[in-house]
Amino acid sequence: MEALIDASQVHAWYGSSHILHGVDFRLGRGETVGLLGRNGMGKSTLIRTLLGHVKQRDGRISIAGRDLSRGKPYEAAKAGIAYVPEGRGIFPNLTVKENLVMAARRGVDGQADWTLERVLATFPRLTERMGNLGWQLSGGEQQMLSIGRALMTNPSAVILDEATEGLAPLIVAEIWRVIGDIRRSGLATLVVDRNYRMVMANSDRLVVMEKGRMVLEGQAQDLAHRPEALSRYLGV
Ligand SMILES: Nc1ncnc2c1ncn2[C@@H]1O[C@H](COP(=O)(O)OP(=O)(O)OP(=O)(O)O)[C@@H](O)[C@H]1O
Repeated sequence: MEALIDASQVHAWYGSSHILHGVDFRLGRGETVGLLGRNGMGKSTLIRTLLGHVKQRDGRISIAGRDLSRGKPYEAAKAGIAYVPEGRGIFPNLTVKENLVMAARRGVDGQADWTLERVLATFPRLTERMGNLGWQLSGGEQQMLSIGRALMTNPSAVILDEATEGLAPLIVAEIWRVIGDIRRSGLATLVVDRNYRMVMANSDRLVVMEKGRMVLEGQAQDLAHRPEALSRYLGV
């Protein structure tokens, strides 16, 4: 089956620092992939490179069948990839409703499954905060709004980079519940999170990075039975 994201031999640099060293990465349609690795191993850089945010790069990147090796972030978005970056990305001076409505569009194939109603049903907390401005929300609510905005674009895939970082346990549980809902809805998902157990429980496949290279890859179920492999790279 054609992959949504198909990348091979990806290199990336920040100035003279060579960060990614020939990474191969694939995200299938409807597949959930967990991207693991200790701090600073290149997970965010890989995501940002695949989506065209890191300009100093090399290798082949194809998204939904289009060659975006030299693509720009808006082209990745247009190809159906919604990105929820670390540290969110909402409009602080717009209300919750405005933030959601302005993100709304049809998907690449004209799909409009994620309506305002459905997003609000997914995040009951946002319904209660509809008239509040972005900056008035708690960190957890801002994260939910950020994910809600991604869903409003009716994407083919959602990329979540540390979506639960720094949030209270109850909110973290709520976000994992939503990640599960997104997965069951058939959207492809790429998840980066420090909690490898939750990543493992909510992914089809795991890939592990170390120092800018892919060092381990396998079905989540299989790797769950090989804790020594994960502990070697994650230090857990
Ligand atoms: N804008 C930048 N300029 C220069 N170096 C950077 C920049 N962003 C990241 N780096 C470096 O690139 C390497 C990979 O960082 P990256 O953020 O991709 O790692 P990560 O696996 O996502 O880890 P974390 O969970 O800490 O974000 C690190 O050595 C980091 O210091």
